[in-house]
Amino acid sequence: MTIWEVLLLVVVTGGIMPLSAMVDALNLRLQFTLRYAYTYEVIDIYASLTPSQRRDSSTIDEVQAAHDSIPFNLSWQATSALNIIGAFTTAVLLFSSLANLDLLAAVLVTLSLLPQLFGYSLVAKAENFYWPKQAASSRRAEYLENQLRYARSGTELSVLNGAGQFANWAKAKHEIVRGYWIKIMSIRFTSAFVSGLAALILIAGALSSLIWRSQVPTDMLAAAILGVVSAMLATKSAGSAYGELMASAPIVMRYLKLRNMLKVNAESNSVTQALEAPGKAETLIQCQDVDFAYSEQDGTVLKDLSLEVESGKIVAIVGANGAGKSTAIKVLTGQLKPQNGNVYSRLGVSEVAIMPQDIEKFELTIREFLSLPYYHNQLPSDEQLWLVLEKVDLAGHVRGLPNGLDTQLGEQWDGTDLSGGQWQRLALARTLLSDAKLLVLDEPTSSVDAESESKLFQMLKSETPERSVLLVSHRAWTLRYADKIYLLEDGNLVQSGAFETLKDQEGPFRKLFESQDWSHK
Ligand SMILES: Nc1ncnc2c1ncn2[C@@H]1O[C@H](COP(=O)(O)OP(=O)(O)OP(=O)(O)O)[C@@H](O)[C@H]1O
Repeated sequence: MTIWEVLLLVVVTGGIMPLSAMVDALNLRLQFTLRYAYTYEVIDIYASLTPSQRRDSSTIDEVQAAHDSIPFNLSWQATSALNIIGAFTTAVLLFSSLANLDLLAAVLVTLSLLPQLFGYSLVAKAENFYWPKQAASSRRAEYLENQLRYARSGTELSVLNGAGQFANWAKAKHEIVRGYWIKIMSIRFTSAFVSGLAALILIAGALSSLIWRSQVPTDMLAAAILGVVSAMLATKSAGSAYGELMASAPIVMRYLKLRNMLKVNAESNSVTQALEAPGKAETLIQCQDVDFAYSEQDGTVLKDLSLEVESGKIVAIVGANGAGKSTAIKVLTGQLKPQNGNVYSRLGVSEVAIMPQDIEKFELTIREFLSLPYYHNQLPSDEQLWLVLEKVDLAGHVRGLPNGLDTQLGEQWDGTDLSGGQWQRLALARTLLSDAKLLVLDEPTSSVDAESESKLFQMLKSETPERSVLLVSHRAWTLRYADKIYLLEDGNLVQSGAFETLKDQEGPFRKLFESQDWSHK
């Protein structure tokens, strides 16, 4: 041997270990790259869901299944494919060198690959069967855990003495998910045992053939056994890589299908349909003969309902708890599709600004909270922000905060908190900030004190006639500002008209508000 040959041998033998460690590191890097790419895509999927898709638990379960499979299946795809290529190359090389010594042994060693491939196919099938099943429990566990994790809900749970119970429920849901994993692992174990046994018999056959049939000399036999052992290792990694690929391929297909399905649904399921209203030119939105039920078993919530919002007017929907006011607003603004009847709108999505009944207290800075709908557009200026804060009578308070508009909300972020009424006013300011023609306000002042409420209603009145307002209110005296009032009772429209008329009429309107002070402020 020359010095160069020895050197080459040293590099090849000594280099294999660091080389394989380097390949592992690159594999891991590839997995992480894919993992984050998929994670960002799932975040975008969550962001693009329409309100009706969010209400459909099977759609949300599918997204959760995709989310859960990212660290396991989705990001393994590329490395599994690479492993298969590597393992097959090794297997082919070993087959050709073993075939020189004993063809039968080479064939048997190669055949020993098959039981593993078959076993992993079964495992893949099982994984694909159980993955979507665990998604509903995993989503529930995540919800329960998040309630414990977030400061606001976590504090409420501690005060209620309910945190321990939430922890138990979360663990119970995780146990269900773990149960699915155990099933998958048992199938993996059984498959590995059976296919391993079959492979062992074939390898034993290959060794016997080498020893007794081909009578390979002892020095060659040692090399041949080494070859067989290497072949086994190669076929093993080919089998598992193939299994991973088999397991992840249908999940990836499912994931792609979900992505396309959501895209199609989002297009066909547009929240507001800009249809031409058939009625008067001044009608902005209108529903005619609408029946609505949340589901077949829930029963009809809105019955043969017809109402309209005219341009430049304040329209109020009133009624007892559960009468269907919020539902009517959601149907009118295209958030819910009625089973019967028609909804018409002259307004595009950006021309309607909605403030829901239960506003979410997003813990952002005040500027971020107010600017939330405008990030894809031009962000509002400081001047615009202060103007809406003035309108809702919150400017004074915000000026007193340490960082003004950039004050962080939420104590868990070392920020500050607001009172219930202040949060509501901040959300109202966000709605006013838009240049929408129609403001839809579901009980916008339910947490606001009487004096502030009075100012807010005067402010809303001054927004008309440039803008129109559709609102739900429970306070009798605020209805003085309404140009038209619709009274719902158990989903039926039972009375409508101007405040003064309804107030002086014997009927459900008077009855609903008889205990309240009509003339406040
Ligand atoms: N997502 C839902 N699924 C099934 N039923 C619902 C759903 N949301 C509301 N409901 C039911 O529909 C009916 C009308 O509810 P809605 O929220 O429209 O009433 P509301 O008049 O706004 O009441 P409140 O004054 O208490 O806000 C109620 O009986 C309620 O239980």
